[in-house]
Amino acid sequence: MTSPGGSPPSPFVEFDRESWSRLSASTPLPLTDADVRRLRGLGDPVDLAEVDTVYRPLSRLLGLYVDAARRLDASTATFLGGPVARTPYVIGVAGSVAVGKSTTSRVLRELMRRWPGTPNVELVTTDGFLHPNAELERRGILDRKGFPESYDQRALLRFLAAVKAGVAEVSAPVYDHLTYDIVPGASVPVRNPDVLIVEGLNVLQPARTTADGSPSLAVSDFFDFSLYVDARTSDVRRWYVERFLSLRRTAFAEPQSYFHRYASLDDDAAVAKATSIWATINEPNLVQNILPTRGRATLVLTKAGDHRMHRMRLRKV
Ligand SMILES: Nc1ncnc2c1ncn2[C@@H]1O[C@H](COP(=O)(O)OP(=O)(O)O)[C@@H](O)[C@H]1O
Ligand SMILES: CC(C)(COP(=O)(O)O)[C@@H](O)C(=O)NCCC(=O)O
Repeated sequence: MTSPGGSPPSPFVEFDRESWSRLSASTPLPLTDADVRRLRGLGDPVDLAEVDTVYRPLSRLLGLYVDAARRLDASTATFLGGPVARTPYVIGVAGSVAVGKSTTSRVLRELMRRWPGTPNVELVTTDGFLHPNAELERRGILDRKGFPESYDQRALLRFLAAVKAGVAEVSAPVYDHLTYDIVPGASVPVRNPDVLIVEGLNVLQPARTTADGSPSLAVSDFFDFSLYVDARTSDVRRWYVERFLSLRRTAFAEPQSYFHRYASLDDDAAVAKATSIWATINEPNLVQNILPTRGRATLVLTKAGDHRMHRMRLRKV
């Protein structure tokens, strides 16, 4: 079927920055400039104006979705004649390495925490579910960190199934960007929050097939809402390289940093190294695995070259 203009009908309704911003003009903004500075990721210039224009309507929209889900739970419980099952509302946040998923997730968490009733909002990143470096090496895929096969998908699915079952405390393993590896024995507890944000490159991957060829579950089967943070590949490459240059002076300078050997590189050599890691790992992963999942998100937020969101596409159903 095509629309009168000739292009296929889109399942998304699209907004530019101004029309999106007008959606929640009357909702007060509960964050201060200092709060936003604290939530900012390295290289992400998000400020109070951006939170006001983009995140305030988003928080309001998510509030409507969460309320509607709670009402549906209550009606279903009445229908089934049992108690209302209260399980976390799960929001997935997907997008490339260095696109700013962490900042988006942290800002959202802070806004949602300030909703009426001060809900408990937790955030988990999927890097904790990467196989440890030793296992990636054993499989010969250390240079494919972040690709779907580098994750312990079964563990991630088990974790989400337990969260969605309403288990009182579920724990997630922990990844350390400094040592570039899983922290042995470490875990973070997730105690049946009202909302759980699950952030990661591959959270919108379709289900994998099991050894006998049957499809398993997909991570997104446990999502109530999903967000894809989008930007031009050339912009994300630039952000990745700029972040690498800044990390050289901070994280890489730490002796225990996996990238410590890059701390002493001059600008040209550091740009060459970052560009090479981007071109051999992160861009192929973006093009082959992450970008193709964009159309599965409930909401796609598109950034311009200065990190400001300028286009929002929301699923009609
Ligand atoms: N090599 C590194 N050393 C220290 N911190 C890092 C390194 N690489 C990424 N980070 C930090 O890890 C977080 C997640 O980064 P990433 O997975 O690229 O997602 P995004 O940029 O979309 O939030 C960011 O806060 C980033 O600054
Ligand atoms: C740890 C990551 C795979 C991100 O994982 P996520 O939390 O998105 O599951 C990524 O930041 C990473 O380290 N990629 C490997 C290539 C690189 O060093 O940039």
